[in-house]
Amino acid sequence: MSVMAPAADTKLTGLVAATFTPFTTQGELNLSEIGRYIDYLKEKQGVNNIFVNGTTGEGMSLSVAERKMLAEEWCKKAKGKMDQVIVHVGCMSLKDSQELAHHAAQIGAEGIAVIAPSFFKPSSADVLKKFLQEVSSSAPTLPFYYYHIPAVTGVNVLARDVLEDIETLIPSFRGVKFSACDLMDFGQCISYSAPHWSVLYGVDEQLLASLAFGANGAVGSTYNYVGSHVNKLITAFEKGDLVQARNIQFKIQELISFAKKLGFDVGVNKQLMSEVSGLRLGPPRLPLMLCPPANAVSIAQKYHSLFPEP
Ligand SMILES: CC(=O)N[C@@H]([C@@H](O)[C@H](O)[C@H](O)CO)[C@@H](O)CC(=O)C(=O)O
Repeated sequence: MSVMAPAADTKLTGLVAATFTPFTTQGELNLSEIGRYIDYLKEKQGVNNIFVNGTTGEGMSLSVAERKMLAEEWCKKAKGKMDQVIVHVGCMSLKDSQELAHHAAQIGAEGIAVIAPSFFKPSSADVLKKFLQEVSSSAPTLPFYYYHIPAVTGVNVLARDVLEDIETLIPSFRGVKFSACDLMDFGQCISYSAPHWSVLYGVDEQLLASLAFGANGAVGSTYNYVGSHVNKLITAFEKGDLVQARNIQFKIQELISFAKKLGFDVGVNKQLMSEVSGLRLGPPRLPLMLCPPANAVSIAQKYHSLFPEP
């Protein structure tokens, strides 16, 4: 495979959909749905950036070979349609992460993101930074993002501590995807960040609070199906119309709190996306499960009542 020229290093802003991974009903990758998926995000949701193989994409449940096939297909189909494709390359094994980082550079991704390894956990922010540095060394020119999601990894270091002097270790460092509720840590990331970094928020149900702190954008699962509404939320916030911004945010909170009572997780979220978009995303991979059909119908009905078609 020929090595592509490094992607243009443009600051990542606005909405980024954390994509679901399409599977066939037999649980194999369904790459044929990716083109339609990109068109759906762009045309129906007004979302122009994607984050692939992350939590929502069940990245940690995929083999390295599958992650490469997916990253390649997302980049290929996004060309000329999406502004940026960020490939999550974090793994338990440093070697696997390095292989995926190198591969992302070869296929023309605009950036890579890395989660903290969570079986053997880094004992401090400095150890975690060393791990991130080793991954980035396999794709040294590719914009690099730290993916902070402590509730999932159990790695409870402050993101702000990870950012300390990070560019001296990782010259390609361009920001953090902050998927946590600690808004003090988030604010400190913003106040420490360099102008060319992107500090992106990842708890969709409280995006508005992060905008007040100065978030440069947001990465999340719900932007797959409420992206067009959240674009309006961001515009309202920018115009100072907090009443309108809250109105949209509260509807998203209502949807998620309703779904959580029925057992909302990545598998159920994927079911909701299939229902809303008409895309054939298939089942999640074990250990995730589909929820009972009646619950899926209730969640979809709730979605349609909160966000009726115009
Ligand atoms: C734990 C989790 O899955 N968090 C989601 C959120 O978008 C989340 O689904 C949403 O806020 C609803 O709770 C994202 O932060 C994850 C994400 O961006 C990813 O898929 O990498």
